[in-house]
Amino acid sequence: MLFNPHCFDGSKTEGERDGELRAYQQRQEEISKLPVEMGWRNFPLRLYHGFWFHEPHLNGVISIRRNFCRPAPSDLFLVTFPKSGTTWLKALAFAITNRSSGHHINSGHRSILSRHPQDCSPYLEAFYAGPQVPDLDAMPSPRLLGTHMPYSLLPESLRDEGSPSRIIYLCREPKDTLVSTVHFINTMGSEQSSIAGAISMDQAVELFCKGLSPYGPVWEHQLEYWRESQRRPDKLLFLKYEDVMAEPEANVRKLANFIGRPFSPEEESSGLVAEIVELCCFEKLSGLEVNRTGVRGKEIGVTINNSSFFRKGKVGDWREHLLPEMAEKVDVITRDMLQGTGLSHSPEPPAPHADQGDEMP
Ligand SMILES: Nc1ncnc2c1ncn2[C@@H]1O[C@H](COP(=O)(O)OS(=O)(=O)O)[C@@H](OP(=O)(O)O)[C@H]1O
Repeated sequence: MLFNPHCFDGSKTEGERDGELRAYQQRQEEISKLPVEMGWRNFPLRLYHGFWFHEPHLNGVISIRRNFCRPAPSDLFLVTFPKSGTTWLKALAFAITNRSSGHHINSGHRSILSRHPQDCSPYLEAFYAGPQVPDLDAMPSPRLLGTHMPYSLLPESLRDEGSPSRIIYLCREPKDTLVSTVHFINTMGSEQSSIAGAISMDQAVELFCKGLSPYGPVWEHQLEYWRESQRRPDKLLFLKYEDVMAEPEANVRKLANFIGRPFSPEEESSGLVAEIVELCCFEKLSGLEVNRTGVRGKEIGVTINNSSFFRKGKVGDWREHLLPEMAEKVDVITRDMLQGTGLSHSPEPPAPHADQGDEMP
């Protein structure tokens, strides 16, 4: 793993490693007995405590629940439903936490220019997907830990009232998430002969609406974090992709305050907030060599181009891909599921941000 090879530095005894291997095999067996559905492109999805998972991710989820026990006060969990802006959130959180106390963009920030945002914070499920349990104590503080796990499946030590760690959840409008997932999954390579060619938008809408997508159903996922953010706003910050896009500076300040690293008057007057927004914006990140080349995904048995994490980065792109009846189908469920919860997704994309110009459909 790029960001911290020491997490797997082999300091365990042979006995400990054997024990981890046995536990891994038991998890595999457990997973093989769970309800299964052929999901997107025939990647099998397993039902675990009300949510659907790809098998390697699920092994990671179960391992995290059993093996992650020591959240630290400085830990920041960066949580999303897949294809909701994880890459962006990782870049922003990294840039905010790695600034030194000077007023300008410094080398801490600049390292985002030479590493993929996905390497700024481990994707925990992939990190825990194999037999070897990583040693997260080897990571420098503050640890930025990325996950797509539903709130109810997070380790108890993290959900506990007394947990010292903080969680940031980035939520995205379901139709944009759906469209983003279709494109992403269709670019994935797999050596499994059973994996089918591209999934059509039609099939994807059917599956998504039944909750049958990785980590789905999306509505329950969002609601679990929404409710917890209402209950414990000091511990869980709930952001929306569309709001960050519309008001990036205000949301970067919100993030910095929540993280406990508010911008000083000097940093404010030097324009640092705008610099961080600029550094992490879609146009900047998607153009970097490190994000345009290379692949990842080996630990979960697939090939994913680093560039696949950057497609359009727009609000309302679903309009280009969903027929009105497909959009309506998702909207009806969204309205039903969110009714009376206080959480909503605006039916129309918010007014474009000045520098998005007329690109919004
Ligand atoms: N910097 C920045 N700003 C705004 N939007 C961005 C940014 N980086 C990535 N993206 C868009 O986020 C979508 C990918 O989602 P994730 O990063 O959550 O993917 S993953 O779940 O981690 O695989 C995917 O959305 P779509 O373009 O709609 O497919 C990316 O383009």
